[in-house]
Amino acid sequence: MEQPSYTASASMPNSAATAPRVLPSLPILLLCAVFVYIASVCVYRLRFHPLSKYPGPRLAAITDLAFAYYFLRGTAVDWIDEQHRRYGPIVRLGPMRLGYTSPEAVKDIVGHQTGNHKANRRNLLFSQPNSMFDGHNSVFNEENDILHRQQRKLFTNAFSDRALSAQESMIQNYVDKLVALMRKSAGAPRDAVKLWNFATFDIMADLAFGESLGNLEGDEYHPWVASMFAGFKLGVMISYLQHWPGMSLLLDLITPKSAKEEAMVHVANSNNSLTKRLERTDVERPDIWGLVLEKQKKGDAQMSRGSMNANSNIFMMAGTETTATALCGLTCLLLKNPDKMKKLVDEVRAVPSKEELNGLKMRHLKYLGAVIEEGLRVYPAVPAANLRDIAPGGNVIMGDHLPEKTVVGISHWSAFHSPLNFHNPDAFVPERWILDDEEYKEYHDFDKRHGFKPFSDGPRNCLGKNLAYYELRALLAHAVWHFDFELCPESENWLQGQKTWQLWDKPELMIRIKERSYE
Ligand code: HEM
Repeated sequence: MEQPSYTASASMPNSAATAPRVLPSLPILLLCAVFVYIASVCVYRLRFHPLSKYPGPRLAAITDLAFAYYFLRGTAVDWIDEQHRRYGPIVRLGPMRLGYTSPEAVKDIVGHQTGNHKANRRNLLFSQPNSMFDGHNSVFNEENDILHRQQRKLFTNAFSDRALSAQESMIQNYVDKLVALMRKSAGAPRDAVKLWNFATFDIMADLAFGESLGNLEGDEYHPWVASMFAGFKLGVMISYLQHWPGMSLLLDLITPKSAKEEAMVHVANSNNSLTKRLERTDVERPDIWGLVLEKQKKGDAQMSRGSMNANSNIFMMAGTETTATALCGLTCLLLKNPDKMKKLVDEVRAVPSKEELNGLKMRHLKYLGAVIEEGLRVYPAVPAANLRDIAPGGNVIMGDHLPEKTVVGISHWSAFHSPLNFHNPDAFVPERWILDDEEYKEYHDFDKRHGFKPFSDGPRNCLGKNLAYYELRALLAHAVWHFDFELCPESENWLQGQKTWQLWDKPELMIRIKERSYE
């Protein structure tokens, strides 16, 4: 039998002989090109990238989507902690991002410029866009080092210990209002998150604008505060997502109108309160804006009204919720550790009268100070990292030269809970901060206290650190001087499983307040 011929020329018509069908179509070619591109980016990031020598999850080395996924779910702090436990004190958390927990990294990452070590820039991944303030920056999101320094200089007096002493009676007024509200609430379960927030928001509004928000007196959130809480989580997510290519437009389309309005309520409220404050000439107390205006008059750098608005806005966020969060953590930790609570109560109640429990006295209460440090360690009010972009030209971090624009940071939660940094890191042991307590020598010898910076460090550290410590001491000491507290059963596990969107997303913390017993 004759065999069929398979040669094109012998058996196929001419058109088939050219066989155009075997050539891939354009979409397939494009797909292949995309695949080759992605594959080479992956290989480059995993093998040849300057950060490829650092350990970490492979997916994170390839794409920032890994972090984005956990961030949007509110579990980024846990995810980062897991990576540090698995890979050690330096972990690659993104193609251009490294996370650290070593105390030695603090100065290199957030410290001042020294010799040939440059100061790194604040990373603005989670900052509000300055378009909300017509392009003006606050001290928080001012990237330019010189302009940032000028703004900080204008605020130094306002946040100094001297200015705080002059505010003591104003702050005491709110401490008394808190005590009155606690007394009124005695017996019934109360949400401590609200109580502490009422106090810190009232104090900050008075410090910044010379007016109370009336949270403590009204026993409810002022609508301004309520709108801040309503918009915070979404605001942080939007701030982060807007850095992704093409996302700004999409976010603008999908963000509910009500959320945009909430954000603008906060902006409008702080602008209006500032206008009212600036129009007043009768303010005798040296409040924040009074001291800034005074400095401006002396010829120190000037601050635009737009930047004043942006700063007022940031004070009402950074200077309120953080301190209240620290107080919530302290409340829960003390109630779960009755032996530590007893030591605190004994120390504070040894002060014979509430009048004597003043700023100076509280500074010298050793156990109170130790409790606050330990609370900030076990439940840091800012649990995430304060990110920095490596300075132009690159910079050396822990002996290694990193390329510019590498994003670096120290996750407070991971650094403060690392067994490499603290002995028995998850336990609440205020005595670790009392160095003459011989019983805890093991802690004193082991703990790497120099790396503990809950307010960060360097030129962009927390501007309100003194104020925060003052408020923490005054509110906590007066509360325990007056009352006994009990944790309600539903809040037994309050510290567990909390989500974070840069700050903690705190559930209610239910406590019972009782007049103190005078045994
Ligand atoms: C327990 C309470 C507080 C904690 C734990 C805390 C912590 C922090 C941290 C970690 C930073 C970031 C620093 C960095 O990026 O390196 C910061 C910045 C800042 N905080 Fe606080 N803070 C607290 C209370 C306050 C208060 C009461 C104010 C008062 C207004 C305040 C105002 C600010 C400002 C303005 C910045 C930006 C400073 C700058 O960029 O120059 N904070 N804070």
